[in-house]
Amino acid sequence: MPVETRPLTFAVPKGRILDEALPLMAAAGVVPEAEFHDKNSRALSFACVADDTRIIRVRAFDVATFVAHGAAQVGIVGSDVVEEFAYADLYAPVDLDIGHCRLSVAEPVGAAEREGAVSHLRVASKYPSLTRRHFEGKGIQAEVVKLNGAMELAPSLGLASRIVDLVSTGRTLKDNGLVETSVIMPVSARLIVNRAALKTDGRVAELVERFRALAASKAAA
Ligand SMILES: Nc1ncnc2c1ncn2[C@@H]1O[C@H](COP(=O)(O)OP(=O)(O)OP(=O)(O)O)[C@@H](O)[C@H]1O
Ligand SMILES: O=P(O)(O)OC[C@H]1O[C@H](OP(=O)(O)OP(=O)(O)O)[C@H](O)[C@@H]1O
Repeated sequence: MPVETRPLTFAVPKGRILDEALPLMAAAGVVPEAEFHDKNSRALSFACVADDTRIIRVRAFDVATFVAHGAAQVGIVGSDVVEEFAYADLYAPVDLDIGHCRLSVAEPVGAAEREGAVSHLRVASKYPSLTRRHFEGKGIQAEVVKLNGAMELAPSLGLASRIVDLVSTGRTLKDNGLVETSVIMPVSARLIVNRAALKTDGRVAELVERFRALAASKAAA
């Protein structure tokens, strides 16, 4: 079957990026059917109003995995996820200027002063690769304890002495007695595409152009 007779699959994360992504997707012509907004529905794949596109709603890290493997051709995900995986088959051509936050290192107040110079640290994070790379650059070997959430608990419970996590307002760190000590990278949401699909399916290139134009007009406003 020629690629353009198959539905185009667009992957979106199910959590906080979604509210900001949906208006942009609508402006680009990607509008899910009403079932998408039905809180009682357990469906994970949704038809779109106008065309042969379907939307799948998955966890943020899985958006990158679906697109990198070509199971979805297009997606929206944070640059934190794009950088953590560094999939060769995944291309992130458009910064959507939504989902802004930063990936940072944090520690209990006064930890670095108490410890002095160290060559090894135990760090709790959802981002093992970015964490190791960051500390390697400082000549420190990071032993990463992989957690999927609530990283902020790790230092007080002795699981790790540092955390690497997303920070937006800084409230979560503050409320858990932690201070941000360095920013690893600023984060925003990206349109991502599968490289092979971009070459073989004209609908993917068309969507990239639409999102690119939307981002440019937002930047010019
Ligand atoms: N304050 C913030 N905290 C966490 N993520 C944020 C924040 N602000 C923006 N983001 C972005 O939102 C993404 C998480 O997206 P979202 O919450 O939609 O995913 P999810 O599928 O619910 O995640 P999870 O797999 O953790 O359940 C992050 O990867 C990041 O790019
Ligand atoms: O700086 P703040 O504005 O406080 O935001 C940062 C918090 O938000 C994220 O967690 P989220 O709420 O997405 O829950 P999670 O633990 O499931 O990732 C992140 O992991 C931090 O815990």
